Amino acid sequence: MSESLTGMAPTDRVPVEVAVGVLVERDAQGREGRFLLTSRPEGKVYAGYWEFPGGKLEAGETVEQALRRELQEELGITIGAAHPWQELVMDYPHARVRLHFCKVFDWQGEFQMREQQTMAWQALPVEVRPVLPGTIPVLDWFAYERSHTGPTHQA
Ligand SMILES: Nc1nc2c([nH]c(=O)n2[C@@H]2O[C@H](COP(=O)(O)OP(=O)(O)OP(=O)(O)O)[C@@H](O)[C@H]2O)c(=O)[nH]1
Repeated sequence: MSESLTGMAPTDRVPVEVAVGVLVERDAQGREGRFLLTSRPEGKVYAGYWEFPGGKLEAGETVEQALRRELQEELGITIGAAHPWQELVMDYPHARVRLHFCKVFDWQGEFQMREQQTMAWQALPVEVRPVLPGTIPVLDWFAYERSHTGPTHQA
């Protein structure tokens, strides 16, 4: 919506807080490997785009609580500790969101696609496409951590 209709510049919008889980496999030496992406379900904005699983905080929830609930609801897994990693504010036409990315190394339970989404364990460069705009910076952070050069995903 344009500024004249809302009376607010895009950057004045109060961000919606979103907890995002970056599930990462680790080997016996603790080295990080593949990470989990899920596709956004039909009926949501950006349906079919690949992202890290998560969702909006409900009233009174911490990021970790919201993440635990969302991953239970969406994927049927129970996560262990959520390690705060990065934060990012994204301005979309539909919303301004503050994404709280947490790494998760431990979880229990079988993965169930409870929202008819699809999941894929990925490495760099990511093979699934398209990826959500808010996912691209995360791939850059992984590239930095892993000394990966070249593209991180397909345009
Ligand atoms: N889950 C998730 N959301 C992201 C990522 N990157 C990103 O920009 N977003 C944005 O953050 C917001 C999360 O909302 P959502 O629709 O997934 O959350 P939700 O499950 O609580 O939605 P609901 O309102 O349908 O219940 C969306 O605007 C989405 O576009 C990401 O990597 N993971």
